[in-house]
Amino acid sequence: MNQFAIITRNFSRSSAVQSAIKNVTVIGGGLMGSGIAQVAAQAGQNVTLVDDGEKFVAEAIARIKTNTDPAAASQEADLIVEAIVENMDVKHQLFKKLDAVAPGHTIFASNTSSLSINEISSVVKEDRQNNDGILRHKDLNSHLSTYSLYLHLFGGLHFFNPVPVMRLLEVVRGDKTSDDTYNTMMEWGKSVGKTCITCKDTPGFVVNRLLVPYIAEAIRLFERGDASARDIDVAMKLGAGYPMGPLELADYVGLDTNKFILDGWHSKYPEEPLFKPIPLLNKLVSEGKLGVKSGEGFYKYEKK
Ligand SMILES: CCCCCCC[C@H](O)CC(=O)SCCNC(=O)CCNC(=O)[C@H](O)C(C)(C)COP(=O)([O-])OP(=O)([O-])OC[C@H]1O[C@@H](n2cnc3c(N)ncnc32)[C@H](O)[C@@H]1OP(=O)([O-])[O-]
Ligand SMILES: NC(=O)c1ccc[n+]([C@@H]2O[C@H](COP(=O)([O-])OP(=O)(O)OC[C@H]3O[C@@H](n4cnc5c(N)ncnc54)[C@H](O)[C@@H]3O)[C@@H](O)[C@H]2O)c1
Repeated sequence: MNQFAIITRNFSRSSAVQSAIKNVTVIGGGLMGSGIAQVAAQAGQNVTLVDDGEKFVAEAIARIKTNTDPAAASQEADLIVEAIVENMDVKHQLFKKLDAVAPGHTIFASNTSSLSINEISSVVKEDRQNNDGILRHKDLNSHLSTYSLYLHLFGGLHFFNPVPVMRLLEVVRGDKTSDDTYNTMMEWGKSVGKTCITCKDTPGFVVNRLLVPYIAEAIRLFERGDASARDIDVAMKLGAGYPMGPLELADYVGLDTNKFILDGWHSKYPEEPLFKPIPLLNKLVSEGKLGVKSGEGFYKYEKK
């Protein structure tokens, strides 16, 4: 894999909260990963951004120094945040690889929108001591020679788009996430300026469990012809105080992403009516109408 790493230091701090995490590696330099790297760098942490392609956004490149040593990217990390493609097999391949090189104290987190943290983490090693016996805090910054990932050091850190603007961070506890890992993730989230909430590893955690069915219902309402797209969006902005209407938000997030999440949950929970496929959504995606990024979804957009 032609991995590419970016290393940055000496950013001004955006939050008064300090974290035990000093070195953060973000894997996946796309929409979310570049934003996560930005907020961590602004909090004064050393950030390494790793991607297997050339897709770093120009904004991130301008702010972050580059280096091409992916091994160093994980070997010095106190925290690794994975923000690569939303595909279980690809995430498993990545974590298996990291399992061989990451220091024993490194916390692993996934920014997944819709996949299970327990399932993603199933490829990493069980905690050998089956408790919190590893002196993780003592070991921080001490360049350990023990290399292994442990399940108790694994959790979810779910950011929201656009990362620099959205104030929430969902901290997801997997079945095996230790108290120590959870507390460090909460503290780190605060240090990068986010308000953290705690979630169990259930589909969509809190926000997406509510947001995905809400958007799906808005699409069904439009599909039935009950109201125009514009009126549905105006209704929710002015009647419920949302910054974007549901169809605007669906276009913003990407209709392919909307469909991907619904399809995944529908296949796992076929009896749940809220997750049932939506013919109009499937049609738009099959026509390449993916929302803002393709120039058309429920609305048309001028291509930049
Ligand atoms: C089926 C459902 C599927 C769900 C998919 C799940 C996805 C995922 O898991 C969860 C999510 O993220 S769910 C999605 C969750 N997300 C939502 O729900 C988003 C809902 N939408 C919003 O909150 C607002 O419309 C925006 C903040 C996007 C834009 O704000 P606005 O007032 O309409 O327009 P404005 O006046 O232009 O900008 C205001 C300020 O923001 C700044 N800025 C803007 N974009 C930026 C960027 N990319 N970067 C940096 N900064 C950016 C801008 O510079 C300005 O700063 P200033 O310092 O004040 O000048
Ligand atoms: N887009 C959103 O609104 C949003 C919000 C919250 C969470 N998420 C989640 O964040 C993750 C990333 O989403 P995104 O929107 O940033 O995607 P994206 O496509 O913009 O970025 C993913 C990046 O990962 C890189 N990549 C893929 N496989 C890799 C690998 N094995 N090693 C290194 N880099 C690799 C790609 O080259 C790409 O640059 C997904 O799990 C997604 O569900 C997305």
